Amino acid sequence: MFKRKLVLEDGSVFFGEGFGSQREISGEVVFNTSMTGYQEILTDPSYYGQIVSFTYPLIGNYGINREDFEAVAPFINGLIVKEYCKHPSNFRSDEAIDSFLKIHDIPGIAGIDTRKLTKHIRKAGTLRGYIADESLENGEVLRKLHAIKECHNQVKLSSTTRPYIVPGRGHRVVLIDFGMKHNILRELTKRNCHVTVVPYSYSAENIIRLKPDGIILSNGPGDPKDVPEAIEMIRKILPCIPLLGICLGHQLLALACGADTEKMKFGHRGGNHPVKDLKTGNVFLTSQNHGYAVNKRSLDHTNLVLTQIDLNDHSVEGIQHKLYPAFSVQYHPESSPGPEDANYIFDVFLEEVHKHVLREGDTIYA
Ligand SMILES: NC(=O)CC[C@H](N)C(=O)O
Repeated sequence: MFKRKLVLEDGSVFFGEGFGSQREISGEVVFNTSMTGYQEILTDPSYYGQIVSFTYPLIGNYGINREDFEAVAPFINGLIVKEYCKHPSNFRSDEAIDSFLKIHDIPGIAGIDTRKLTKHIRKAGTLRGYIADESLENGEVLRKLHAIKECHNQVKLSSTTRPYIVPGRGHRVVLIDFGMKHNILRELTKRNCHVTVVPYSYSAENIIRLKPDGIILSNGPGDPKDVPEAIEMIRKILPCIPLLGICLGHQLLALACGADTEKMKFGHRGGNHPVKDLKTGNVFLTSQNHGYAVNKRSLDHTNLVLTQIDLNDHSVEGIQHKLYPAFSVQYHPESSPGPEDANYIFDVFLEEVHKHVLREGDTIYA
C-alpha cells in the first residue's frame, strides 16, 4: 500500500492509497454512477485519457472476466474508488482489479470519498486532475498538470487501423470505428449482419464501394469537432445509405447536418438516465457516457428533428433526418453496462435497412 493523492486543477486535494500502477498520471476527472459494470467502463474507448471515479462504494468485487471487455485493453488513464476488492468472488472471475491495472500500467487511488468528489465536480464542472505520491508538493503537482497539453487525437488512437470483416448471412453493415465498444458489433452479429469494421478515416468513396445496406457511426472519445474529416465523409454518404449514429456518431451526424455541439458542465455517465421518446411518449432507462451534447437550438436551422430528450436536464438524446434515412442517439443502445431498454434501436435501424434494400436493391450504386 502506498500513500497517494489526487490534485484537481482548482487546487483541491483528496488523499488516498494507491493500487494498480505506481506511476503518476493526469486526465479529465469524470464520475460514473453505475452500480455494476466497471469492467465494461474501464475498457470503453470513449473514456480514452480520462480518470474515472465511481460513486458506487465497492469496485472489483466480481473481478475481471473474459466476457465483459468492450475493447482488448482498458482506455482510462486512472481509476478513483472508495474501496477496491482484493479478493473477488465470482465464477467468471479471472483476476483481481489490482493486478489487471498493474498489467496495463494504470494507477488507481482508493479511500477517496467519491461522492464528495462527485458533488465537487457537479458544482465546479469537469476538472482535470493528477494522481501522484502524497509526498510530492501540491504546487509541484499543479505545475506538472498545467504543463501537460490536452489531447485532440483520441479517435485516431483508439480506432482500428485496418478494416476487418465479421461475416454473417444477413444485411451488409459498415461499422465506422471511432473508438467502438464491442457490444455494438455483438448486437449486429446477433442479428446475423455481415459487418465490415472500417477505420474512422476511411473515405466515403471506399465505404460506398463496399456496397453497404446500412452504416453505423460508432461511439468514441473526445470532442466531435476534433475529427472534421469524418464530418466531411458523413456528408457524402448521408443521402445514399441508411445510417445510425451512436454517441460520438450521433454528435458527428449532427455536425455533418449543420447543427452544433457543446461541452456539458459535467456530462452524463451512468446506467440510469431516463430518456423520453417524443413521438411515442415512452420513457426508458439508458446507459450513458458523454461529455459533449448536441445544442438543441442549433437543430432549428437544419434538416434534423429532435426525437428524444433526457428527462434529467432535457438535453438532446435523439435526432432524425427529415429527408434521408438517418437517425442517431446520444446514449448507448448496446448498453454494456447498463439497462437494455434501448436495445430496440438496432431493430429499428435494421428494419430501415431492410426497407431500403427492398426499395432500392443494388441500383443506388449504379
Ligand atoms: N461515448 C461516446 O461516444 C462519447 C462521445 C464524446 N466523446 C463525448 O464525450 O461526448
